[in-house]
Amino acid sequence: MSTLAVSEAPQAIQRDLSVDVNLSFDSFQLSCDIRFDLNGITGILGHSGSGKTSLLRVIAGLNRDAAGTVILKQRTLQSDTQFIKPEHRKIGFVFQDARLFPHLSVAGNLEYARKRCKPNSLDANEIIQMTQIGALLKRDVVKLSAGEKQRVAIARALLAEPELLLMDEPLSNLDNRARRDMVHLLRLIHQRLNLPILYVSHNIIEIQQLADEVLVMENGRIIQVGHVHQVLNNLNERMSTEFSSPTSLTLKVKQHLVNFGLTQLDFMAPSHNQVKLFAPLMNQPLGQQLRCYILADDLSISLNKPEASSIINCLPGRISQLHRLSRNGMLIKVQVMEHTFAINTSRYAVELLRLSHGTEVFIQFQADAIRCY
Ligand SMILES: Nc1ncnc2c1ncn2[C@@H]1O[C@H](COP(=O)(O)OP(=O)(O)OP(=O)(O)O)[C@@H](O)[C@H]1O
Repeated sequence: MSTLAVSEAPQAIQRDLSVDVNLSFDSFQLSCDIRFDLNGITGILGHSGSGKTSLLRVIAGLNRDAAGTVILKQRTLQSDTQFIKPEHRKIGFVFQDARLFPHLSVAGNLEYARKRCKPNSLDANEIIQMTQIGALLKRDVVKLSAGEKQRVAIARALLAEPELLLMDEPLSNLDNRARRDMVHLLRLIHQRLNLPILYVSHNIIEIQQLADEVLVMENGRIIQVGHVHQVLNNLNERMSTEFSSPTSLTLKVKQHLVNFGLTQLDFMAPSHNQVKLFAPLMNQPLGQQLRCYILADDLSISLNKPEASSIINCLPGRISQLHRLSRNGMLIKVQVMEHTFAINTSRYAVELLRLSHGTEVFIQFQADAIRCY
């Protein structure tokens, strides 16, 4: 007999963040209704003008005109009858430009955040050390580099001890190296502080490297939500064109072939141990899981198994989708077990090899096509 009495019917599941809002501008309507758990870093991807910033601003309480409900960890921040001001929402916001107080030093900017959060439970020195701004404390913020300003902005946001951190294109003013460093920093922040982050970016690789879950926005609506691999590997045609979608994978370090300068990686599922993938030698411990990506231009397709090829990685699969990207360019999706690989090729090659939905193929790529930060 079931132990669940009728009166014990399951309650509506409470999620960490519920957003059911509408916001209208002259020629734009934001309309989002979403509930999800804030377990990690949630990426928000979408074309320019799709409403990403507007969504963050509504969650932060920066758009008083927005109608609807926002609930964070069972605290109602906004409803038909109440509106909690941004400064009382326990939500941090890091913008594309650092927006530091120009008349205050770095230490003064941090102190400002500290004063607004009493009592403090975070150790300020730990935040300063983690964001590597100890040497900057006395500096004038207007004379800092873009990367330094962003690290101070992040430290300032953390010192206010938010329950949720919103980041809107925080790395877009940085060069590639500073961007990579910041991706490592954001991972560290997330691991050490267990702080949920909503992260907006145009840069699909940043999202791929950081986010666990991804929301995709189009025309003011959320059109896709899911695990990063699932969402990025299944972006719709329009998104694939704009973001030249990479294949997104989690791979595990199997062994280092030091003499050959290679590291062997495995797909995560144990049943796939027979598939060997090789990447350039990396300084990672055995068993480490890596968030990897492969650019669609770095893969090629063959109908027969290339027996004598210098291209080291070869996987059998089946074509699941073909999209015309441009006059002469095609994007092909190949299913390899449960993984979807995206390959850019030419319309000429598709016709020459008579590729179509269901064709069995081999995909090939060099070791250095497997990338991670
Ligand atoms: N205060 C405003 N008044 C009028 N229209 C606005 C306002 N703020 C945003 N919009 C419009 O709302 C739409 C969505 O803007 P939003 O900044 O949210 O998009 P986005 O996806 O963040 O874009 P981007 O990636 O370019 O930053 C745009 O068409 C924008 O012009």
